[in-house]
Amino acid sequence: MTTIKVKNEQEIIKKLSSYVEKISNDAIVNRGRFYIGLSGGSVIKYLCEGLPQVKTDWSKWTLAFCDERVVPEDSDDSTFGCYERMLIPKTKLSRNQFIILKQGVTAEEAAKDYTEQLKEAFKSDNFKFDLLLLGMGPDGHTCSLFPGHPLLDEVDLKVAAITDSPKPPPARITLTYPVINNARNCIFACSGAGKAEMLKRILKDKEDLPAARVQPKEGSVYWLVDESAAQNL
Ligand SMILES: O=C1O[C@H](COP(=O)(O)O)[C@@H](O)[C@H](O)[C@H]1O
Repeated sequence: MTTIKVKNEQEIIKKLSSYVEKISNDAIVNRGRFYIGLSGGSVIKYLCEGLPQVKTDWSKWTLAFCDERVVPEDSDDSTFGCYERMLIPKTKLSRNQFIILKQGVTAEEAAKDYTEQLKEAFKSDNFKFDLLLLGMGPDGHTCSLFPGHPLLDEVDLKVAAITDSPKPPPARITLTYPVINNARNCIFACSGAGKAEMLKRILKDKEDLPAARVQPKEGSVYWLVDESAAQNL
């Protein structure tokens, strides 16, 4: 686990983009394709501002979601909807490179369908992402894995439904730890004082919270934090 401290949110955006550039280009050179998992929340802004500057072969990217909300794509709560409006027009990415939640079905059906879409994208049921870009909520959640929730112990499903998310909206799908901890790289990006207390509990006090369970078996975890978020470390 590596912690990288930078000055402010703008520096987070720059650093995050340089990691994405390096990891994407390595994946493309070594394996011909780059598989990335995107998160919602604050990470959306970092990526929509930073990724358009990345030098990469966009045609080799496959983009999935670490979690997604079960809402219509034109809802402000749809993570894909945000990237569709704010990232796609600024890059050479196209909609068909994103693995998108099936619309008009229950969370359970959407999670099953998402699993099938991932199988097709990876041409295998070993979902090995080159990079997962993760956020950490002020309660320590990551993806849609919340403190004390039974999904923290899910070992069979690779993509699970949740219908009682404590953070609205309640219905979501999420990658589970067997997939998260199979990734080659995971990067958390956290900025602002609102994340300071939880960062201390996770990185200094080593409390067993959902974001702390991101420990890829053979991969790397980076915590990219700004000075305000790191004030208690
Ligand atoms: O609801 C969600 O929250 C987390 C954390 O969001 P943040 O705004 O506190 O960074 C996010 O990573 C996840 O994708 C999202 O669905």
